[in-house]
Amino acid sequence: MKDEDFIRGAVPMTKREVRQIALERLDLAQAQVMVDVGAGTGSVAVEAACRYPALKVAAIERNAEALDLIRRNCDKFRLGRVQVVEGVAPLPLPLPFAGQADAVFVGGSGGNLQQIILWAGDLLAPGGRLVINLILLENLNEALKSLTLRGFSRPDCIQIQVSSLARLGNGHYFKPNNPAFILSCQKEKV
Ligand SMILES: C[S@@+](CC[C@H](N)C(=O)[O-])C[C@H]1O[C@@H](n2cnc3c(N)ncnc32)[C@H](O)[C@@H]1O
Repeated sequence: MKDEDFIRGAVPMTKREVRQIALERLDLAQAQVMVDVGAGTGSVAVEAACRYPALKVAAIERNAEALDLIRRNCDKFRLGRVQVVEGVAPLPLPLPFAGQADAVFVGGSGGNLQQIILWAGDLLAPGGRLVINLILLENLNEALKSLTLRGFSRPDCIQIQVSSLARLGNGHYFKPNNPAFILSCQKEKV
């Protein structure tokens, strides 16, 4: 989906190319349950639910404007399967999200990254995927340490920086987006 497909406000959104890679890493083709933490505009939750009609999604968000955007984007795409959860993660989730999630995406953590990673380990079923989108080096470092602590196997990380053609005066240039880290790993199968 294009970024312009989503209703947007002042809330930062995971951009199209990063979203595509994150969704590929979440490996949702056979998934039934996904949790989007720090869902922002809801772009990741909404695109996942649009691609996979059987997928149940919980979209957790703490910010009032973002919650409104998520709800409006869900209405736009007629997605009753996305459950919008208001609050600060980590927080208790009902079944089937607790302990049975196939995939957890973290797009925002607000200083709770370590706690969110430990909690994601409880949400995920064995073999479930955890994908974390990060901007700060310090957060990448903290995430790697927490993944080891929680026993996630073989974390993989890429750094992506996308620039897109844009007008500048009478010409064109490549307007850069922020570089992002996409960290992904799997909970051990038992
Ligand atoms: C970069 S934005 C997420 C972008 C989102 N993936 C999208 O495509 O729109 C980060 C979001 O995480 C939310 N957030 C940060 N920490 C949070 C927490 N601990 N619990 C819930 N939401 C959180 C922020 O309010 C913000 O809307």
